[in-house]
Amino acid sequence: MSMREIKLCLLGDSGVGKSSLVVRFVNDKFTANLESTIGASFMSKTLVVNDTSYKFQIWDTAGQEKYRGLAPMYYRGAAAAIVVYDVTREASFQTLKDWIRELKQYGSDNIVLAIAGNKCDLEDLREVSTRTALEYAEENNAIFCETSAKTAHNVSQIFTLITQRLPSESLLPQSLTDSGSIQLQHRSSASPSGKKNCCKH
Ligand SMILES: Nc1nc2c(ncn2[C@@H]2O[C@H](COP(=O)(O)OP(=O)(O)OP(=O)(O)O)[C@@H](O)[C@H]2O)c(=O)[nH]1
Repeated sequence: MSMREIKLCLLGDSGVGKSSLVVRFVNDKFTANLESTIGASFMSKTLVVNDTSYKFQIWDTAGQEKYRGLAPMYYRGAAAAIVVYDVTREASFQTLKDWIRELKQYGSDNIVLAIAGNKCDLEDLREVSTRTALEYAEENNAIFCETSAKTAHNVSQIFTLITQRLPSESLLPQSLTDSGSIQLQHRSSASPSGKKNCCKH
């Protein structure tokens, strides 16, 4: 079995459930009332997909505005980013758009972008429609899943979809792929069929 190490970071507004998604993925647990993250936190988890072992090095960033300037340290050199919004909070979807714009401008050239519309268990409180978010994800060539850290809906699926989109360069040792500097090139906006990049909602 081959082994790949994947640096991944999570970004998004405070309270959207980034830490809860990581804890669900890594420990398969949910805690109502997690403390807000300070700075960032790190966890690692290995996922086996099609006879390849993917070791995710997960950087969970703090969503509060005061930590915003730290984010480049975590997304720089990342092979993938999951940008999270809360389906019950429209403002968090606007913040997500800011993060996607920033990642496209300053993230690695071939970074895999994934969008998670979290808290989809709270259907009665929904403010962001699936259709709006799916269209936005397709325009931006991003994977899209509605997730629930509470029920585990689509949580491991989003990581599996990411493994399927990784370019072959991510298989090289980090020292060869991470230039250590912020890259400014624009990414191709060519968008393959969005369907296979989406979780079932
Ligand atoms: N109902 C529901 N609540 C959730 C879900 N995910 C997270 N929460 C709750 O939302 C709150 C915020 O979750 P966190 O995981 O701390 O959010 P965060 O994005 O890491 O926040 P920061 O660390 O401040 O950036 C907590 O009270 C969680 O229990 C979910 O899928 N469903």
